[in-house]
Amino acid sequence: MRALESAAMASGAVTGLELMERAGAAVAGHIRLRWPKAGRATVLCGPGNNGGDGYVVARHLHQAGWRVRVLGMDNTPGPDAAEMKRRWAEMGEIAPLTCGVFRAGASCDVYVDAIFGTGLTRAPQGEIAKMLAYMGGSGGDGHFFRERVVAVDCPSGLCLDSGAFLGAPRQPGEFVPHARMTVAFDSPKPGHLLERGPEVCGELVVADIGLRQWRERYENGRAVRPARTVAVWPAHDVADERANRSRLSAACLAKHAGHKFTHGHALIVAGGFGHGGAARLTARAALRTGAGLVTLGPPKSALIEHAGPPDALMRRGVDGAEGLATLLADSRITAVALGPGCGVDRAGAMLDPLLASKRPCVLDADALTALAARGLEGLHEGCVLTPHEGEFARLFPDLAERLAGPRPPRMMIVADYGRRGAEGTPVDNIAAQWQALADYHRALADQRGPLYSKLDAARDAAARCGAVVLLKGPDTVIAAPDGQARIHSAYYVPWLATAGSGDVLAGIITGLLARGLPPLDAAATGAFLHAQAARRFGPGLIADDLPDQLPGVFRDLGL
Ligand SMILES: NC(=O)C1=CN([C@@H]2O[C@H](COP(=O)(O)OP(=O)(O)OC[C@H]3O[C@@H](n4cnc5c(N)ncnc54)[C@H](O)[C@@H]3O)[C@@H](O)[C@H]2O)[C@@H](O)CC1
Ligand SMILES: [K+]
Repeated sequence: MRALESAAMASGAVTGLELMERAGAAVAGHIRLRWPKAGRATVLCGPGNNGGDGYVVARHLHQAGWRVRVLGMDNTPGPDAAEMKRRWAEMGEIAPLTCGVFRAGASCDVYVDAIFGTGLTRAPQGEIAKMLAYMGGSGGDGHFFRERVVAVDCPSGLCLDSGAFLGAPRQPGEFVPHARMTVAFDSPKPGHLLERGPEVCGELVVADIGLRQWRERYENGRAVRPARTVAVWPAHDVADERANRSRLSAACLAKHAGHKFTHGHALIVAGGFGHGGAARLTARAALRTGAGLVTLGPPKSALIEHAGPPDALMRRGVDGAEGLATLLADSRITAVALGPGCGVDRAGAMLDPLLASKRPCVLDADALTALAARGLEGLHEGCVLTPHEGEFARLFPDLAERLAGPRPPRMMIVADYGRRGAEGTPVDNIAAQWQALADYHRALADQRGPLYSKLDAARDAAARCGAVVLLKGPDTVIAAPDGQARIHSAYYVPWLATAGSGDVLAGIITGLLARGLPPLDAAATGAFLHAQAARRFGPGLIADDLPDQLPGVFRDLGL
């Protein structure tokens, strides 16, 4: 974002002050759309340009007939924010930005949070921390504020690189501000979509502040860009989503004329008796994704278990590593899924021949558990690993640890009996436990931004193992070894979190790999199709429903 703004300003086409005016005007405009009758607003302005936007919002609302109260920092902000502050000061007062002053004011229809935006570098402290906690409900008014807070760029304290709050545990629980609406500028940032972002931002509005042409140049690689870029996909902006869709259908999904082998042959390695369901879900999804042929490969002894529908599915017994090596000698098999319903031992035995064949493949479930025990050697750029959080922690324990941040100590204290020591609880132990708790709180308070994010973790994992890593969750991150990454937010499809849903995702990606999509595109497109299928079905979804939604999803995409 900074690179875009700098490029736009350097071109002479726009000044920083104009961008700030557009940003503040956009926020005021969205407030007036949702609260058409002029009311009462409190605007909280922080020390930087986010605060500068706040002064613009205050001015616009005032001009529209609102009664506006502004609380601001007693600092000298950068030149643009200073100018906006000066313009507001000609219209109204600026009260000190403290919790006491905030609480003493009359209740308002809207509270504009313009304290911190993308420039947050450390955990909020003192009065500002108190005020943010109060807006987050520490005074018992959480619901009141959730209905009325409009956040400029983000609820303050949210790290826009990670979606976590600086100074708070990574899991929900602390009092942090939740907005009814967040107005972001130009593009959603990773923190709007990762971790707690979707939960605390409320309705996310992405306002156009006239940077589009610089963004497009940046995306197309013609302008200066950092080595590692991220695409947020699907974009929130409708026009972008349309562009994404046409890119999807044109580049990826449209089937061209040809015979069945033109569209690839996917092999789904299945497990022994009693484990059939998962692999069949994977196989069905690969078929529905348009792979020309799909073969299910259980051990010969378990073939009978897979005799049911779909009849389009082929079955072939695959016994042990040798069986797989023999089968993969057929170059018409263009992609393999290993893991769903396979069993850890069988998956472990299959890893060597599969990786040696250099075939594009999806490694999921039991294959990931086996991989964690075996080590990452032999993975290559054609592999897509699809771990959930737990599997990721087994594969990359140090990255998962870093991502989790400071962890609260396990506390065993029941009472310290006036420090005499309960039976079996030496006083030393109690003191050590309190010390551990104090250290934990200090570690949180000392956090510096940007925090290590899910995006960082997925990229580091991909670079380390040399394969594409798709880290699952409501905020799925997909990263390639070269640092390219994509975020797919399915926060609004909670019913996707159901047993077997991951097996279907593995099948969709395998189907796309079989059809020849590059691994990063296959994984990202797979995550998109998977969520669209769930969205199309709606609540009550079970994993079995997902593959059969795919034809409708393709039709919706205009294929
Ligand atoms: N750069 C631009 O051209 C534009 C920026 N815009 C706004 O500017 C924002 C970014 O502005 P800034 O980079 O000034 O950053 P912010 O306004 O987010 O805040 C940064 C300021 O707060 C201080 N700070 C950071 N953490 C703190 C903490 N824990 N306690 C106390 N002070 C802390 C920093 O030292 C800095 O002075 C965006 O979020 C957006 O709202 C918009 O006006 C659009 C145009
Ligand atoms: K803010």
